[in-house]
Parts: sequence; structure tokens; C-alpha cells
Amino acid sequence: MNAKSFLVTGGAGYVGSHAVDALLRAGHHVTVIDDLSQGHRGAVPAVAELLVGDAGDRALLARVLAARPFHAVMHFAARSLVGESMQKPHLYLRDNVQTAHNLIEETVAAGVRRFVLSSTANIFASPPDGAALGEEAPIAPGSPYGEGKHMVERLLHWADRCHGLRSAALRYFNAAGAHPDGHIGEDHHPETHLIPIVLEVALGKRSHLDIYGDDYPTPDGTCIRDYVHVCDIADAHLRVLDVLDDRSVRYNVGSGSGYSVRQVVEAAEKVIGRPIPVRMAPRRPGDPAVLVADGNRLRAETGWSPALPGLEDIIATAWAWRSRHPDGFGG
Ligand SMILES: NC(=O)c1ccc[n+]([C@@H]2O[C@H](COP(=O)([O-])OP(=O)(O)OC[C@H]3O[C@@H](n4cnc5c(N)ncnc54)[C@H](O)[C@@H]3O)[C@@H](O)[C@H]2O)c1
Ligand SMILES: O=c1ccn([C@@H]2O[C@H](COP(=O)(O)OP(=O)(O)O[C@H]3O[C@H](CO)[C@@H](O)[C@H](O)[C@H]3O)[C@@H](O)[C@H]2O)c(=O)[nH]1
Repeated sequence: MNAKSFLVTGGAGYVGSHAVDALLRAGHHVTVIDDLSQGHRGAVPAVAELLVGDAGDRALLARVLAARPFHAVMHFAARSLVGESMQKPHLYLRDNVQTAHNLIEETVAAGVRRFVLSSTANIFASPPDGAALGEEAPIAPGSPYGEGKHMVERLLHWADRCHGLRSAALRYFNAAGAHPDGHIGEDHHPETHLIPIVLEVALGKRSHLDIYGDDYPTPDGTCIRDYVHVCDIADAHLRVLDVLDDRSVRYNVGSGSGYSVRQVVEAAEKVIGRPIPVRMAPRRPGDPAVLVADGNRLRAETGWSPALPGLEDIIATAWAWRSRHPDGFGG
């Protein structure tokens, strides 16, 4: 493959750093813009260019985008917590959307032709029958976070119609795991995601896991999610690039298998070999009962297939990284 240049916002964060790794392994040149509000310098290899700044800063974007011809922009930078968005909707409906709006306009102005968006399963409601969600499932965001992501998908729709910017909206379900070679993983402050919290319990950093609700309409009463390995999500970003030569697309990115919170805990106990104490807690506002992807369109149109589809294998990669880096990138 010919080496190309990519601008990656949020490339020091969890999913973004795994995508940067995949781009670099494919021989590309990568420029990262990240404000390090959640990301880590240590997650970006020295061979990539890291610019610490705001992904919506128009002057910065204009300067960076003029520096070289970029093949595509990949936009990971965003606030991304469903629960927080129910408490602080403006951060999601104003800030996330404004950042994306500025970035899309500067991308068009610079003449870059391809854009990949980190969208989310949270644009969908939990289907009454718990069925897997395809791309044509009704849009019904479960939170201001999901609504903001859908607004950005619409901005991209019109950027294509009006300016010919080809885009891929990748609606990830639940990103999980860490790079199998053990150099990067998930490290948020504060940590709110299920699997890293379970690992913190296993490491003795927390006494227990709070399970947010056991009265959902699911077999064991806890929420069901589709956990997809972070490197498989990164791989999807590279695979969609060829499709963007012709048209804009949107794909649901998930393994197609759903696991309840209790099943995740059981799987982690098997992988780690220690009990994980849990306590029941109230539901977390904004959480849909069941979100599972029908990822057939992505598979059929790009040849994507998860290399690590099993939940225990996914958790094992997360545990391998976290047990070697108990303080995350700080340790
Ligand atoms: N993790 C998941 O399960 C998941 C699922 C669906 C969608 N997504 C989306 O994928 C993207 C990445 O998620 P993640 O889990 O890696 O989150 P993350 O918080 O680890 O990464 C986001 C990165 O963007 C940076 N950032 C945030 N706002 C910024 C701004 N205005 N300017 C510059 N940098 C900024 C942060 O410092 C961080 O490094 C997000 O857009 C998120 O909404 C994540
Ligand atoms: O301490 C905890 C943390 C989480 N959960 C539950 O575990 C599940 C997964 O939660 P979490 O890991 O926080 O992920 P989600 O809230 O499902 O959101 C993730 O997955 C979404 C797509 O489904 C993305 O859009 C979001 O950015 C990403 O954070 C949910 O049912 C939570 O209620 C608990 O019971 N206890």
C-alpha cells in the first residue's frame, strides 16, 4: 500500500490510539490532534506527530490541514459517556457537535475528500424484542450523547451532498479489550466503563462493582451489550477507506453477540481466576436495555470480520495490559 497521510483527532484516547497503531503498521503517516483531556501522550508513538490542542480550533485545523495533502480525517475526539450526557447535555449537544462542525468545514475547505466518524450504537433505542440492530433500524437516541452523534452524522450527510465529502459513520457498539501486543490499552479518569472497572476490582483498587439495575427486560435483568475488540474497530477504519472512493456509508460495528453485565462479570472471573464482588445499584439514566449489532453490512461490503470475537479472549487482552500496567499510562 502507498503511504498516505491521516489526520486523527482524539488519537491519544482509547479507540483512537489503536487506530493510530493500525495506520502506522500499514505504513501511513499520522498526525494526531488531542487535547489530552482523556488521552495520554504515552499512547501515541513518537513516529506519529502529536499536536496538543482542540479538535474544533479552526486556526489550528487550517494550519495542520494545509501542511500536507491528507488522504482522510478520522474523528475520534469527543466526550463519550452516556451517563454524563444525561447530567450535562450541553457538553454533548453543543460541544461535541460544534467541534465536529468546525472540523468538517475545515476538512472541506482544505480539499480533503474522506472523513471517518466515531459514531455510536447509542443512536438506537433498545428494540422491544432485543433483536440485533442493522443500519436501517429506527434512529431513536437514548441520550444527549447519542443525539449529538446523530446530529454529526447529518452534518456529514450534507457535507457529501453539498461538497462531495465522502464519509463513513462507524456506529461502534461497546469497544473493549487492549492491543494484543500489550503496549496500549484503556485508561480513563475517572473510569466509568464496565470491563476496566471489573479489572480494577480484581486489582484491589475498588472493593466491588456496582451493577446498574437488575430489573431490565433481559433474561437476568441486567443490560446486554455487544462487546467488540478495539483492534477490530481499528481495522474497520482502514477497511472503509476504499469504499469511500465511491460513496458515503454508515456501518454498525459489533460482533453480533450480546452479553449481560452479569455474564461479563462471570467471564472476567474465569479469565482472571478471582471472584469479583458485586452490589446492586439503581439504573444509570440513559442506559438502553439491549444493544447488539447486526454487522452484516460491514462484513459484506468491506470483508471485515472480528479477529477476536470471543468475550473471554477480549477480556484476556484487557487484563494482560491492565495487570502489567495497574496505574494505566501513569505506571
Ligand atoms: N469506547 C466505546 O465503547 C465507544 C463506543 C462508541 C463510540 N465511541 C466513540 O469513539 C470515540 C473514541 O472513544 P474512546 O472510548 O476512545 O474515548 P476517549 O475519551 O478514550 O478518547 C477520546 C479522545 O479525544 C480527546 N478529546 C476529547 N475532546 C477533544 C477535543 N475537543 N479536542 C481534542 N481532543 C479531544 C480526549 O483527550 C481523548 O484522548 C468517541 O468519539 C466516542 O464517542 C466509543
Ligand atoms: O460500573 C458500572 C459500569 C457499567 N455498568 C453497565 O455496563 C454496561 C456497559 O456500560 P459502559 O461500559 O459504561 O458502556 P456504555 O454505557 O454501554 O457506553 C459505551 O458504549 C456505547 C455504545 O453502546 C458508546 O457509545 C459509549 O461511548 C461507550 O462508553 C451498561 O449496561 C452499564 O449500565 C454497570 O452496571 N456498572
